Amino acid sequence: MSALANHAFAKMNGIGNEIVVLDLRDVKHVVTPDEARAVASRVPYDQLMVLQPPRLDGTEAFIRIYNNDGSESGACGNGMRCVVRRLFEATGQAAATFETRAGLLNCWQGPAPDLYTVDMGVPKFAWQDIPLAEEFRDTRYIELQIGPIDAPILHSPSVVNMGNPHAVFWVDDINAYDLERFGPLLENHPIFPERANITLAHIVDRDHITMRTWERGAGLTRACGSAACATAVAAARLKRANRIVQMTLPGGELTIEWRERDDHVLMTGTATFEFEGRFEPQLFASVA
Ligand SMILES: N[C@H](CCC[C@H](N)C(=O)O)C(=O)O
Repeated sequence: MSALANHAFAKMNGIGNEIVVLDLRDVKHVVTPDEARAVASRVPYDQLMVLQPPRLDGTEAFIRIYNNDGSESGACGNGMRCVVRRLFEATGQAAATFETRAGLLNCWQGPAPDLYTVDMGVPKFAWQDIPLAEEFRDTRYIELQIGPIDAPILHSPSVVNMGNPHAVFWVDDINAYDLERFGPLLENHPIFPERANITLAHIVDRDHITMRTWERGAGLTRACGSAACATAVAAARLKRANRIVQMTLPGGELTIEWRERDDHVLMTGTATFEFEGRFEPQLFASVA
């Protein structure tokens, strides 16, 4: 029987990014892609955040992050705020450190009781680190376009690795494009050997950016925290925005600071608890 049978989970969201938090610190089990997809069929989510027993002193847990197609990601900013809220409410802590595939993440209570801040680490810009399939010296804009060659619909994205790969297309109107149609084409474009999260962003002014994202492995979401970080950083690199910006996503607001002193990206926003449940054993009857 699957270790997930009868196990408790929490359904949460991070400004509309649908998150399931599964605390497996009591069980030695690594969720398989099949199990992750079975969970998505029971509780639809964008990301499944699994807490595994800590591997390093001083950390609360090793976090594995699954997209609803069963693939794994190195980062999920909105999901981290959900994990953090759950931990802080259970223990009364106001700060914690977690380990993910992308490294250590420090998290703390934000400037108001309902706000949580995640230190998403240092962004990477080298083409090999995004990763891209071919060399680009300057990743502030790369040569990539869709649509007719002489009248491209979307072109010249900025690319950033925030623990996961992101491409950001700068547009005047983020709602003027059929992201559901272009998203999968760009996510799976051969230039991105590990696929990519695809964002449309509009710089309103130096302190404010609006955006929406087609997520690798999850599709259209109401919010993607790591994409908000990637977008804020990319806009600052282009000298088109300040290092502290307000981000408006379809599901809500995030504040992103690309900290001057060490280039760490701090993401602050809310996290919402919805309900708790337990997985029926038959959910995993036919999965590997
Ligand atoms: N929603 C997440 C990001 C998920 C990224 C995932 N789709 C991938 O990189 O495969 C966030 O708030 O950062």
